[in-house]
Amino acid sequence: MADTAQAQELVYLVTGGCGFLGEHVVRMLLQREPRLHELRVFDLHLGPWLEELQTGPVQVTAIQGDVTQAHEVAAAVAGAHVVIHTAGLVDVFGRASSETIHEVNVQGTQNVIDACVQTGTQFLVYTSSMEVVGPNIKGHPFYRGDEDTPYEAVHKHPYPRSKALAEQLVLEANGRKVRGGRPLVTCALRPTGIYGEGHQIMRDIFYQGQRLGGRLFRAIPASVEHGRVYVGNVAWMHVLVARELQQRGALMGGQAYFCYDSSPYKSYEDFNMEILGPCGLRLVGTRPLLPYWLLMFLAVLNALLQWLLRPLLLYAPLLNPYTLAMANTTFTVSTNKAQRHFGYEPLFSWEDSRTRTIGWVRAMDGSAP
Ligand SMILES: NC(=O)C1=CN([C@@H]2O[C@H](COP(=O)(O)OP(=O)(O)OC[C@H]3O[C@@H](n4cnc5c(N)ncnc54)[C@H](O)[C@@H]3O)[C@@H](O)[C@H]2O)C=CC1
Ligand SMILES: C[C@@H](CO)CCC[C@@H](C)[C@H]1CC[C@H]2[C@@H]3[C@H](O)CC4=CC(=O)CC[C@]4(C)[C@H]3CC[C@]12C
Repeated sequence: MADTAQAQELVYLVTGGCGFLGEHVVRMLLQREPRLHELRVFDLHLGPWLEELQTGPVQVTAIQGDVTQAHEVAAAVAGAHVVIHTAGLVDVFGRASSETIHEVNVQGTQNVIDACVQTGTQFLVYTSSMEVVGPNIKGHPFYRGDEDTPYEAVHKHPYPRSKALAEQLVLEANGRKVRGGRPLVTCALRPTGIYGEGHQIMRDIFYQGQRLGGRLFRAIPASVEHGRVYVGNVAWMHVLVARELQQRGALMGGQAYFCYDSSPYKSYEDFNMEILGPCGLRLVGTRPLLPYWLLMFLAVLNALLQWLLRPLLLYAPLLNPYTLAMANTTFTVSTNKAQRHFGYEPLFSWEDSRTRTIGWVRAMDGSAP
């Protein structure tokens, strides 16, 4: 818990604070932000685990609310010094309509910005995504790139399009005068694929492997590198950015930073096996078992089935044309911008990150739905 010797005066708001990343940000703030007086956790669905946080020195205020409702956002933001906006609709599987994704990710973010301006909150950290850059639908590799690497970003899918628009809104809002006359200071963090305790897709793939008798079948060439970053390090980066933005606004305001750590560069499937291998799963094949054209055919079939079945049920498998293209395109980051601008070093080594995630997966063993 926070070091109570320092003055506890700050009020933070975390939107989406009960999500996969949001929960880690909330817990990290309580451990590593000694100046915290009140932590507001805003989410559409509040988690029962919030109850156990009420006993510490920091006042934890749970707020059930919707970022698409401007008045609910303004009420939550009023009086906060810092807003960390992680709430979002993460959907690349066709579960939600493109209108809903836009409403939550873009209009929701605009509501957060407006609330900061109206109520006088000066610091805003936005959880963006690597997807605001790529991979693009043309399959161009982004190999160990940084924030300045030129890349043709083409956003056809509603999720990356919404994240790119929202990031632009946040960065362009930097410098706007908030109530009281001070300038708004904003920045955006762009995680690559996050993994760690609570990661829903890792959970789904683990259960899928168990159902298949402890096997997964290789679908992606091992040579395609996919950027991954541990959730604890992404949370730590949010805490550090929020703190340093208050001191180094001139340098950091209006900037975007990739989230990175020492997780190895591997294909999506080979990376998952670093975790799932020690949990009893095996990846069959050194090359994809099916040719790409056949996988794409299956992916298109899935998309068609989704459309046909929509009036009856929600069919949203992992494989669709977009996820196949994502998994098949190299996208890895190599940068030290966060280290240069605000002294970021990963809090968790790759070994720690892996061990923690393996421990979480092993604890799920035997509880498959
Ligand atoms: N999971 C990943 O690999 C990556 C995620 N991100 C971003 O990180 C953020 C968090 O993502 P995750 O934790 O993975 O997703 P998540 O789905 O676990 O968490 C999102 C949270 O936002 C809340 N939320 C959704 N709609 C809301 C609304 N209308 N009003 C209030 N709260 C709402 C959800 O209830 C949930 O608790 C998102 O902005 C996402 O775009 C970025 C890069 C990678
Ligand atoms: C074809 C399958 C055979 O095993 C593998 C399908 C894997 C996909 C479900 C994932 C591959 C890449 C992932 C995305 C990527 O990590 C970047 C992301 C960033 C975000 O902001 C949100 C999550 C995601 C879109 C992530 C989603 C899952 C994949 C598409």
